[in-house]
Amino acid sequence: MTESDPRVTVDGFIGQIDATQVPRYGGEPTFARLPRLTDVPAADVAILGVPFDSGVSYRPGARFGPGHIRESSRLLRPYNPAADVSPFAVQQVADAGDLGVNPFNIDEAIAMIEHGARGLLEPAPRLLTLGGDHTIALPLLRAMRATHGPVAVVHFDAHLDTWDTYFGAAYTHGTPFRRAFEEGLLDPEGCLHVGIRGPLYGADDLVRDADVGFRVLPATEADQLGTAGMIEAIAARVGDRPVYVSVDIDVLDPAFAPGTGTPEAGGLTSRELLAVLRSFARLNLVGADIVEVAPAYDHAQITGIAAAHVGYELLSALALGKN
Ligand SMILES: N=C(N)NCCCC(=O)O
Ligand SMILES: [Zn+2]
Ligand SMILES: [Zn+2]
Repeated sequence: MTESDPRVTVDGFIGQIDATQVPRYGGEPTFARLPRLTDVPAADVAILGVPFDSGVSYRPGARFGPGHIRESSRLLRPYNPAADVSPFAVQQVADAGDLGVNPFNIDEAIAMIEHGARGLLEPAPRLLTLGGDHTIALPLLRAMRATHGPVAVVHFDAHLDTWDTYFGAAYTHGTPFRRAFEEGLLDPEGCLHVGIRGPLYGADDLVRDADVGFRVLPATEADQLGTAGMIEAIAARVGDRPVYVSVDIDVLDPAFAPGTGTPEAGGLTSRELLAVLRSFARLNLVGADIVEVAPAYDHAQITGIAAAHVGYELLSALALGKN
């Protein structure tokens, strides 16, 4: 399999290697077998891997997330019937590969991620980042702030991730959104968490979380609200603000995403999450990440496939939003 393999190319947008002509289980594992960023003249959206997991509080392994999500994305096809869009045929999407960041020095890693993301936003104005643990959302939000000003964050997670410190450490996967608030990266009128559940350290956690501007749509309300209710609540909160979407894969129930570092029972189904993301075509999306995929605890690519489809829906929403 070579660079000259036939690709699905529409209106000059260079898409996936054509799976009807080249077996999809071989060849380079870029996301969805899309071209590399270096192989296209320009891109609208870059997919960036950040293999970093030095900020975790429990099971390690999300540093292998980018490779696992890419490997699990080989089966994605060009047309998304649920959204009625071909996400690679109306915008140029390309894989920018992985950032090599310091696993031994979190401060340095964060600086490298911000630098890498900012550098990419010039050739590719929209970024879909594959983590990595949730620490990486902070430098990604710094990069967003530099381009768009403070952004509304729609944060899908079992966890608040607005805690202050762990073991005295300020930069961890449980603290990115508190740091982001303190740094003025967020539009606090437009932020919300979706899928929060499980035990907290104390009732105060929720008070302190509200203080940094987040509304909470807990997993325990998902059944009552239904998918349509969740979609409406999110749209009402973010309005027409620039929106950054951060998807911690542990927002899904461990039945749908076992391969993650801090699993909590009682989460969303993949079908619910994908439906909610599909509705984001009508939001002003400026970037997104998918974090906390830890393949060592995955089975049969269950979590990797869920993450790949999350990426596909986000790319579809970006494609539709472009018009
Ligand atoms: N961001 C994720 N996945 N988890 C945060 C968990 C924080 C804790 O150990 O309490
Ligand atoms: Zn989480
Ligand atoms: Zn998280």
